[in-house]
Amino acid sequence: MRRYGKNTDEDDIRQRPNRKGTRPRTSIRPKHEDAVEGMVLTVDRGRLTCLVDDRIVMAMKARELGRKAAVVGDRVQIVGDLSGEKDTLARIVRIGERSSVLRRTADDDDPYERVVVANADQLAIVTALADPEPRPRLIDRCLVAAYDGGLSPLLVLTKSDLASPDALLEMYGALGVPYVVTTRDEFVDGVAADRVHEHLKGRTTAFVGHSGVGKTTLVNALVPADRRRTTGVVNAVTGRGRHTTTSALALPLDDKEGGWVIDTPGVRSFGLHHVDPSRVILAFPDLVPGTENCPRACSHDEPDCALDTFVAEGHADPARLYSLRRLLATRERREGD
Ligand SMILES: Nc1nc2c(ncn2[C@@H]2O[C@H](COP(=O)(O)OP(=O)(O)OP(=O)(O)O)[C@@H](O)[C@H]2O)c(=O)[nH]1
Ligand SMILES: [Zn+2]
Repeated sequence: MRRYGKNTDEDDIRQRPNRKGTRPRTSIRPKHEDAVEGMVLTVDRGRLTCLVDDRIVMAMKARELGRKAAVVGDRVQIVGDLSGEKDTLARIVRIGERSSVLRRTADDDDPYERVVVANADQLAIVTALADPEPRPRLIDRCLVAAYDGGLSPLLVLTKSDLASPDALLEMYGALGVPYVVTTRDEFVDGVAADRVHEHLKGRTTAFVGHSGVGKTTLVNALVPADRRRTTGVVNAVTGRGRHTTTSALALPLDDKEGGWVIDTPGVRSFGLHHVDPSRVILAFPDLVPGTENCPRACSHDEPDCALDTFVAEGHADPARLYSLRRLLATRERREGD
């Protein structure tokens, strides 16, 4: 059961979309005509590191924004001192509409689901093939979070020097999720990074993965230390050249083809309580026509669901329906998720 307290810090806590579409939007405020657009790169205790043109500007949220929090990846309007000089602090006066949202789950320290990354178009789910063992249920939950939040998933299977990817690839074959397999030696000559990079060009990709799967190794290979320094991101945040907050961190890929890597150190699982099956099924366009005869608000995982007949009549591959139901079944949280 979700609780909505009075003193939550944002209005991004998951709510069902308002049917009438009357959810309040940030209104245009003519008094900020001079505002400049920036992108939020990381957040640390109310201080937001933003990229404005090619400058790093520290900012905080203007009071007028109320409870709505700006998160990594947000396109924001900023006013005030935009010089990027030391000890300056600008103000974020508007948060742009988001094309996608990645939410992390509520946990013991914080009972609310929150948006942690905005506007990413891809979710890279990093899983080791061994050490630690792959956790298909966790992968499935990541896939649901991606489909629900409007991101396209990418499976990155690491440590293929320790175990074969065949079993996992067979399991995810019916889903048609793009994947990359990497192995230890390839990190030395850069081949692994190049192969992953092929999928990242010009896109904003949030990386998630359980501790120990090799996410840091991969992100470091994709974004070398010197490029981190050129942006000044890391130093601007901690002053120590190390990213120590639990916030996500946006790192630029090379200038030539562009794109961003968003590392998410704190995101281990996602709250899926309010996932709407009708949004998940959009990732299964071959099954969508079969839902026409479903009962109202069908969960697609119940006896009257019309998809069984649809598949039995040969209109779609049973493996696809099986995969859809497997994903939908992960919405209920279990021990270890
Ligand atoms: N055998 C093998 N080991 C790897 C590979 N990639 C990374 N590792 C090792 O796996 C361990 C964990 O790698 P990290 O990159 O720190 O993993 P992480 O997912 O960032 O883990 P945390 O830092 O705990 O969040 C390290 O000892 C790496 O050297 C690989 O392809 N093969
Ligand atoms: Zn149904």
